[in-house]
Amino acid sequence: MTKNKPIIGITMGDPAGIGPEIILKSVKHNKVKDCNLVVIGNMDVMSKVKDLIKIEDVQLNKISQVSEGKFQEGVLDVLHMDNINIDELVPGKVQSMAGNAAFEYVVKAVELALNKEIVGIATAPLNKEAMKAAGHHFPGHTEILAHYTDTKNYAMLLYDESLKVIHVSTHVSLRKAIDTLHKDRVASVIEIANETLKKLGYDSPRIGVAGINPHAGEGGLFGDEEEQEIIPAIERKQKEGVQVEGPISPDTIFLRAKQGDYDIVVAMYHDQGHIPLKLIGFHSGVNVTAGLPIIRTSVDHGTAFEIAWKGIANEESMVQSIELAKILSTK
Ligand SMILES: NC(=O)c1ccc[n+]([C@@H]2O[C@H](COP(=O)([O-])OP(=O)(O)OC[C@H]3O[C@@H](n4cnc5c(N)ncnc54)[C@H](O)[C@@H]3O)[C@@H](O)[C@H]2O)c1
Ligand SMILES: O=C(O)[C@@H](O)[C@H](O)COP(=O)(O)O
Repeated sequence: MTKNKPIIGITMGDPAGIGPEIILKSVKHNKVKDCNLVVIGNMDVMSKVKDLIKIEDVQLNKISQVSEGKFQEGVLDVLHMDNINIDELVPGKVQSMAGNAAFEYVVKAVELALNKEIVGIATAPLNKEAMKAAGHHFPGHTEILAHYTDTKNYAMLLYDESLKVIHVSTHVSLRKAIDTLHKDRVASVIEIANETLKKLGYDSPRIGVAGINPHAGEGGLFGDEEEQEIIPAIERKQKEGVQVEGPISPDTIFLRAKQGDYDIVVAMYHDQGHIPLKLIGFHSGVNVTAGLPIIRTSVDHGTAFEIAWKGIANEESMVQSIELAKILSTK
């Protein structure tokens, strides 16, 4: 690594989860060698996990600001935040101390990104229960990032080479996702999908929109959300020149996208989009918060408490997240 490469901030995630391990393992991958990495986390945790899982060819460098980073091959700079008592931290357990720390790493990363000290953020997973136990009532990173960047129009996009999915709703109950489905939001997510894929090099992205009901409502036989909310949004965006079609049966749209009919699918709720993506690309998938004024990518998996600090976590999604943050930072 050298000083003139883009600096990506990696938040350490929940200290009791697999975040520290997947970060340490990612550093050695060729795909991340074009970036300078700064971990926004806790030095005691990074050191302890490094020793436990026996990563010997990475040296940790404790810093208190990004400008102190060494950015050298074999050295991982850790912007230390003093929010963990290492003697009290238990791996694989929901703890408010850890939930609070994970939250603080994200808030700090937003500050650094807004100040342009880093070009983007790649996040390791946080645990929502632990964050709530610490008194931070955000459903996830997405909402924290939107809040601290004062962004109203954003959407969760799951990215894999073979399938891309963007969501109309995410961290809400299925009932609320249906009750709040609205044409303006559907149109806005189609727009965010279009803009984001253009940034990624698609001249005129082909967007497929899923229905919310079986068979996309089958002409009103199985619900009228398609007619009331989804079709008007699609027609509005078509008139504006966006290459978008639908609503398409949710049970086949993902297969069609994977086969090449669409560059991205607009899913109506969290699991509609997450299940196909995680089925085919759990380890290679990346979560992107599209629509923010800063770049944010993330692993698409969680804290995996049951395998924390054991040295068996797969780091591929972390590597892909760093790489995608770097690519987005050059667009
Ligand atoms: N980006 C994020 O911050 C993020 C993403 C998803 C879930 N979460 C949170 O993580 C917590 C746990 O969620 P969950 O249990 O539903 O999902 P999870 O992804 O943590 O675990 C699901 C399964 O996948 C395995 N797994 C996950 N990541 C792995 C990896 N890198 N290598 C090997 N195996 C891996 C786990 O051991 C488990 O069997 C929850 O609080 C959830 O909200 C956070
Ligand atoms: O399940 C997923 O992968 C996401 O919905 C997950 O909850 C992460 O969300 P954010 O923390 O990125 O908002």
